[in-house]
This record gives sequence, structure tokens and C-alpha cells, in this order.
Amino acid sequence: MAQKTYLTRLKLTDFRNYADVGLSLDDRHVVLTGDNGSGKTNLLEAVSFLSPGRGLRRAVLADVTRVGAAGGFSVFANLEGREGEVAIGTGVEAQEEATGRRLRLNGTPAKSVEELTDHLNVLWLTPAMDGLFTGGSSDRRRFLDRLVLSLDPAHGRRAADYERAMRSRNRLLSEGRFDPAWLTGIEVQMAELGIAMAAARREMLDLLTALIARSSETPFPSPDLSLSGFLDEAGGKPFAELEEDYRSILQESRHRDAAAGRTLVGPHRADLLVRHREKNMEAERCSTGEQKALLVGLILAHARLTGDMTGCAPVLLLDEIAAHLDEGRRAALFDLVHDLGGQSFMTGTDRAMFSALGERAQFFTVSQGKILG
Ligand SMILES: Nc1ncnc2c1ncn2[C@@H]1O[C@H](COP(=O)(O)OP(=O)(O)OP(=O)(O)O)[C@@H](O)[C@H]1O
Repeated sequence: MAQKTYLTRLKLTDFRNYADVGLSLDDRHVVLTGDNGSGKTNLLEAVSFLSPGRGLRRAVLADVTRVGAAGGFSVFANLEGREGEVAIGTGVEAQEEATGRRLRLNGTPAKSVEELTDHLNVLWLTPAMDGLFTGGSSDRRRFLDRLVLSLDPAHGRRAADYERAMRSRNRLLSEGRFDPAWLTGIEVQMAELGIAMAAARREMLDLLTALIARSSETPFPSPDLSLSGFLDEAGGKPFAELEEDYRSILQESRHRDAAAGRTLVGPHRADLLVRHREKNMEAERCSTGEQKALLVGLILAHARLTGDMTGCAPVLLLDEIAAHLDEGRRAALFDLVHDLGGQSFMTGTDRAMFSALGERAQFFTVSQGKILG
């Protein structure tokens, strides 16, 4: 059984519609109910700031600070983390909003937000992700990379370095500076990073596929997962060969890329393909309800994999998860979430929808930026 990581306290200052709120928690799941616009998703977003990145809304920091506040916001959390008790503080001061948020661990400034993953993993499912299968490939790629990140924290750095190298190559090509030594240097770096990124994605999907194959049946369909759009014929080729393949593709496509104004081949063009296994149908052709169920199945499988691989069950943020499920499916979902062994935060407008959780959850009512017990 994976170790449980859980929040024991959360305090928000000038965060979205919260001026100043504190919440004391035990290790059970957290159910937040309240009217539309009361602040439920905002609270989940605050918890998502306990992981690297821009949180579950991919927010611009300036939008997070409460309208009307003097400037800046903060999120403080105490948690029982992977390495024991830890106090996490993150936020920005008024004048820093453009530069990125600060992070303190036990009162000491952290070197980078990646250090958060030493203490916990936070995963989420929100209604904004409902269009994942029908929308553009960049959303699926971002989704895929977040899945990888929870198992392989170095993936974020690799992807950022790859993007940076690609941007410098694009700049050189667009300026017509075909300096072979310079371009080759960048392309070697892109090949190394790009193949490492592709390999990390593939490895995560292989692990997830194996986990799904050995899981017992649930009311949520099994997703079949694959990648396309970058070195699709790679098969079991060794890394060094793949790097050389990609490097020579880059070299040969300099003029084509210069004309296109972008790099046409690379892991930044890959796509996550999802199929509904039982129906043998692409996810984008499934009904809205089936797509949601597939996504739930995928997130739960990934949460389990994260627990298995890291030894720590993730904190799971499930926004409006119960809304469209019948009573039986809702109860089954709660059992599956509980079996993951972690602390989950769930939101909805109606407390009665969560009654099947019983004593497994602590309940709060959210009202106009206030939290009532
Ligand atoms: N920076 C901000 N300052 C003040 N209020 C904000 C800020 N950003 C968002 N809000 C407000 O916060 C309110 C609560 O939003 P939130 O998305 O948390 O609601 P919710 O309870 O999840 O509602 P729903 O059930 O409709 O999803 C919204 O009315 C929104 O306008």
C-alpha cells in the first residue's frame, strides 16, 4: 500500500475570491460543496499550486491575486509528506507577479519549484479537461507531459531545455543564418533531449498500459493509449540510433523549417491517442459521457501508477466529478478513489451527492470566499 500524503492545514491570503481563510484538515478526503461561483475550484487551484507549474487553470499569476487586494497572494500548507511533516509556502509579492512564484519549504527558500515533488504529487481532473479528446493536440501533449512529470520530475526540465534549443534554432533559420557548426550544436542537443522526452513518454504509457491490463473491471472504461506524430516507426531501436535519426532529420530539414518558420518534426508535434477499449473506438468519436468516463478511468489508473512507482499516493483534485454520474457509478468512483490510499479533494453543488463517502470524508461548505465547517 502506498504511503499517504495529506494536507493538515491550508491558509490562503488574497487568493482569487479568498481574502484570508484557513482550513484545518485530517487525513480523510475533503468534500467542498457550495453554490456556483462560491470558490470551490479556486480552493482546488490553491492546492494545485503545491505542485510545479501554473496550477490546474494554467493561470497567469496576476489573475490569481484577489481583485481589490493591495498586491500579491499566498498559499500556505502544512502536510504529512513523503519525507514527513513539511510546511510549504508559495505565492508572489505585488511587484513579482510577472517573474514567477516563490516557494518556501519549512521557511527556507527552495531552489526551484521542482523540489515540491520531493514531498507530494498533486494530480487533478477538472471540467475544463472534458474536451481533451476532441480538442487540439497541444492540450493532449501538455496532459501527457503532466502524467510523465509525476513519475519523472526531470521531464519538465528536459522539455523546457528542448523548447529553448528549438527556439534558438528557429531564430537562426528565420534570420537566414545557416551556420553549420552552430546549427549542428543545437540539433545535437535537440536530438538528445527530444529522444529522452519521447522515451519518458513511451515508458510512462507502457507502465500505464500494463497497470490497466492487470486492473479489475470498474464502471469506467479502459483506455488504450498510444503515441503518434514523432518517430512512429521507432520500434525497439536503441537510444543512440534514434538520436542520430532525429539529428539527421533536423539537419536535412533546415531549409524546409526555415520556410515554414518552425521546426516541423519533433516531440513537440507528438500526440496522445486514446481509444475506448471495450468499444474499440477512438475517444474523440465516443459520446460526451463515454469520454468523461474514459478520462476518469485514465486519471485513476495514472494516480494508482503514481502511488505504485513513487511509494506515495498522490493528492487528487476532482472538480465536479460526481455531477453527471448516477448513484451506483458515484459510489463505485468513491470506492476507487478511496482505494488509491491518498487524500482527495472533491467538489460539487450538492452535499447529498457525496453521502456514499460517509465517514471517509470531511465536509465543508464554501460560500462567497468563506469556508464553513
Ligand atoms: N482574482 C480574483 N479575485 C477575485 N475573485 C476572483 C478572482 N478570480 C476568480 N474570482 C472569482 O471567484 C469566484 C469563484 O470561482 P470558482 O471557480 O472557485 O467557483 P466554484 O465554486 O468552483 O463554482 P462552480 O460551481 O460554478 O464551478 C468566481 O465568481 C470568480 O469570478
